[in-house]
Amino acid sequence: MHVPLSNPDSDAALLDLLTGSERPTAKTILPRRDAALDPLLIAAATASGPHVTRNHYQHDFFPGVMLPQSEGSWDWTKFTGDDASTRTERKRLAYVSRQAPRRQRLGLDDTQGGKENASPLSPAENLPTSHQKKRRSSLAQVTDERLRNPPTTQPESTRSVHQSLAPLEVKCMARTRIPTPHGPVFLHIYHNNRDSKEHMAIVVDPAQFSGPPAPDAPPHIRSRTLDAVWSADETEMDRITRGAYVGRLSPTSRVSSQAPEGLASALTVPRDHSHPAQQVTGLSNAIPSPLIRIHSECFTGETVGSMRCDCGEQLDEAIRLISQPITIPSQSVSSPSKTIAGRGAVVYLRQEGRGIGLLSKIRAYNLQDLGHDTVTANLMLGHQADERGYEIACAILRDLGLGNPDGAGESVRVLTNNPDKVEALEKEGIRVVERVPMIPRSWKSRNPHLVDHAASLQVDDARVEGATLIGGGAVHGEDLDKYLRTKVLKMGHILPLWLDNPEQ
Ligand SMILES: Nc1nc2c(ncn2[C@@H]2O[C@H](COP(=O)(O)OP(=O)(O)OP(=O)(O)O)[C@@H](O)[C@H]2O)c(=O)[nH]1
Repeated sequence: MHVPLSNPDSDAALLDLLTGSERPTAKTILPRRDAALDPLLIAAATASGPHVTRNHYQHDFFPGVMLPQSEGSWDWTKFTGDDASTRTERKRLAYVSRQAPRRQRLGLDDTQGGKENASPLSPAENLPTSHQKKRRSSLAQVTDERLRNPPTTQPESTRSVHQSLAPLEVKCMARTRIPTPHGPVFLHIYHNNRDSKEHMAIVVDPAQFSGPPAPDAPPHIRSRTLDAVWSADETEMDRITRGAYVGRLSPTSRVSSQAPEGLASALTVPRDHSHPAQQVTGLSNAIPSPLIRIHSECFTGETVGSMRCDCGEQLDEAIRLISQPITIPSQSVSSPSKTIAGRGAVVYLRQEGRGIGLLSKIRAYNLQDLGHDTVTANLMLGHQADERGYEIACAILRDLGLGNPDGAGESVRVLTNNPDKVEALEKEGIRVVERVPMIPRSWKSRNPHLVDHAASLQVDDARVEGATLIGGGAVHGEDLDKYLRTKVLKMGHILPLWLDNPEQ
C-alpha cells in the first residue's frame, strides 16, 4: 500500500499555524487563538526546561496562559458563565501540581534515610526541615489520661528522625556588632542541617575590639566556621562583609580574620596552661568560665513586651549579667587585682513557645485565660509541655569554643533555672561548672532576701534609663506571677517561690 510521506495541504496549514503568517480562517483546522495546546506556549515551555519550582514539579501548562490578555492564551472569557458545563470545564483546566508540597516530600525522604538532608550547608538557603510535624489531635481528643500523665521527654517523632540523620552541623553565616544598653555584642547568625531556622548567638566579648588577646587573657569567643576560609576565591571584602574580621570595623579599619597569617588561630587559642606567661601570672586560672544562656524565642515577651511571661526580661538580664566586668582577685602580693570585660554568650534558639510555635502559643494563651496553666494548655492542644531540643545550641557553643568536651574549649557557667537545660548540655558533652540562677526582677524587688542567691555575681542592679524591653525595669502582674509559679510548681524549675508574705 502506498503511504504518502506528507500531505502538502496539511503541511501548509501546520506552517501557518506555527508561524502565524496568516490570520486563522474557517479553513484552519485548529484556529490559533483557540488551540487546546498552543504551539507557542509549548515551544516556550520546552525552552524553559522542566516544570520545576521550589515546591512542585509537573505543573499543568495552563497556569501560564490564565491571563486572558496574554498572547496565545486560552480564551477564559468563555468560562465566565455559571452553568454546570462551565464549572466542569473550569475544573478540567485547573492549575494542577502532581507533587506534594516540599515539606511533605521531606517527611517521606526522612523515612527513606533522610536523603535531602545529606546536602551541605548552603549560604543561600537553609537546609530543609528534618521531620514532618506530627498531626495534632484536636482539643476534644485530649484525654484525661494525657493530662494526668504528660509525656516529659522529647517528641518521639523528633527523636527517631534525628537518630537516622547525618551528624549535626552548624555554620555561622554572618556576624555583626550590635550596640546595646549593656554594651556592644556580636550577633551571629547560624544555619544548620537539622531545621530551616536561623538560630543565633549573641556573643559578649568586647575585649575583641582591642586586637588579639594577651597571653594571660582569656581567648576571644569566636566562631570557627565563620573564621574558616569558605572558598579559594573568597575576597577580603567577602570575609569582612560576613563578619570574619578582627578588632573594630570602621571605614579606616578593616582587617579580615585571615590576615596576617595565623591570626585566626591565635584569636581562638584556648587557655594553654603550659604557656610561659600564663604560668608566671597564673591569671588565666583565676578567670571564671564564661557565662552563657540558652534562650528560646518568645515574640510576645521580647517584641510586644507581654507581661504574661518573663522572657523579654530574661533575655535582657542575661545580656546584662554577661556584660558585667569581672574582677580577678590578686594572685600574689606583687600582682594587684585586675578587672577584665565581661564575656560569654546567649544562644538564641528559634523555638517559639517552648517549641510549639507562635500560633499554638497564642491559642494556649486563650486556654490559659479560661483558667488553665501553661502546661495544661499545651497538653490540651495536643502538644507536650515542652518540645524543645538543645542539640543545635550545643553545636553552636562548640563552634564558639565554649564547653568543648575534648578539652579544646572552655567550660561554661549556665544562666538558667531550668534543670532540663543543664542536663541537655551535659548530655551533649558541654562542661558546665556552675548553674547561675535567674531570679525574676519582680520577685527580687518584692522579696529582697532572694537577691542573696545572685550575690555571688557581684552585679550592680541599676536599670538603664530610657530603654524599654532591653534595659528596662522590673515588671509584674497577675499573669506573670501565675506563669512563674507554674514553672516552679509544675516544671521543676529551681527557683525559690515568691510569696506574698515572705514569712509564710
Ligand atoms: N507554650 C508556651 N510557651 C511559653 C509560654 N510563655 C512563654 N513561653 C515560651 O517559653 C520559652 C521560654 O523559655 P526560656 O526563656 O528559654 O526559659 P525556660 O525554659 O523557662 O528556663 P530558664 O532558662 O530558667 O528561663 C519561650 O520559647 C517562650 O516563647 C506559654 O504560656 N506557653
